[in-house]
Amino acid sequence: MTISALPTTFDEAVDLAIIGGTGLYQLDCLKPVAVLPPIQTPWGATSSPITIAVFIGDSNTTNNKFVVAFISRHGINHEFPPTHVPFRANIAAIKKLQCKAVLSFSAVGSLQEHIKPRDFVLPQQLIDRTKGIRNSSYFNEIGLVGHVGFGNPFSTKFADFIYQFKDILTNPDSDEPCLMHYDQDTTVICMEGPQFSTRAESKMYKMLGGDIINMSVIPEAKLARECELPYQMICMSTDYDAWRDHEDSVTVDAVFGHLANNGRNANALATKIVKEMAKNLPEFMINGDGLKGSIKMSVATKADVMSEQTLQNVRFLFPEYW
Ligand SMILES: CSC[C@H]1O[C@H](OP(=O)(O)O)[C@H](O)[C@@H]1O
Ligand SMILES: Nc1ncnc2[nH]cnc12
Repeated sequence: MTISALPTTFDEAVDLAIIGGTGLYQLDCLKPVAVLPPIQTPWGATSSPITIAVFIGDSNTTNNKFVVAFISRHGINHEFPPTHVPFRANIAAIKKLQCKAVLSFSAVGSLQEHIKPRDFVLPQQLIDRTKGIRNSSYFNEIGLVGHVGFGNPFSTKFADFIYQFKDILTNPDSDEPCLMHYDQDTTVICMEGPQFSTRAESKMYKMLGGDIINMSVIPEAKLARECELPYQMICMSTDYDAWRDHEDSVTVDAVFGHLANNGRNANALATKIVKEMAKNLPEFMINGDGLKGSIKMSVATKADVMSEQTLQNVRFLFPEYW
C-alpha cells in the first residue's frame, strides 16, 4: 500500500513518539498504518504529517502491538529552520495522541575531542543559548502562569534503557568503532542558529562545560516536560564545530558527510529500542517517570480566573486536570 492510500485518522492510543531531525525522515523497522495530516493545535499546525506505524516484529518478538508516532522536526522537505519549528504544536500533538514518552534524534556538533563525528551521545544536561525568540512554554502568558522543574531536563531511565544497546553502532568506513557516550554530566548546548558558531563562541561553549551543540533541544525538552512526557534525545555527532584551530570550522557539507552513517545507526538503534519496548513496556513509560501530576502543582493560576480560550488550551493538553 502506498503511503498516500493509508487512513488519515487513528483512534487508538500511541505508545512512543519519535521526532526525526536533520537527515532522519523515516525509520525502517516501522510499518506505517496511518498518516495524519499536519495536526491543528491551539499553537498552530505540526511541522509535518504524523506517520502512525507499528513495529515490524520477528520470530523473537511477542505479539504485543506497539504503536509509534513519527514526526519530522523540520518538515518532510526540511522547510522549518530551527527558530521557526512549531515546537509547541509538535509536542501538543504528541501529548494529544497519548504517547507515553518522546524519543528525539538530533544531528550535533562535538565540543570534545573524544566525541568523534559519527559517535552518539545521550546528554543528561543542557545549557540554553537560544535568543529568547522561540515560544518555549505553554504556561507563559498573562492569565496562565506555570513554573515546572527542569533541573534534570532528560529522562535518565530512558537513557539507561537506550544505553543497553550501545554496541549496535557501526562505522564501515573506519577501523575505529562508533561510541555511545553517556554520563550524568554530559551537556548539550542549544544555540539559536541558523548560522554555526564562531570559533570564539565554540571555545566559550567548551569553557561553559558543553560537550555537544545543536539548535533544537530547546524548547523541545522544555515542552515535553510541561506535558509530563519522559524525553530523551539521541544526539548524533557530525562535526567538531569550530573550536579546533588547525581544522576548518563546521560547514553543512561536513555535517552531510556523516548523515548517511548516522542514519543507518539511528535505524539500527531505533529497531532495538522499539523491539525491546514492544516485548516489555519499560517502567518509566507505565508510571510516567515521576512526572505525572507535576503540572497540576506547577500551574499557579487558579482555574476560575482563566479565560475560556485559556481553559480550552490547557484542556487540549490535560483534559484530566482542568
Ligand atoms: C544541518 S546542521 C544544523 C541543524 O542540524 C541539527 O538539526 P536537528 O537537531 O533537527 O537534527 C541542528 O540542531 C541544526 O538545526
Ligand atoms: N556544529 C554544530 N552546531 C550546531 N548545530 C549542529 N548540528 C550539527 N552540527 C552542529
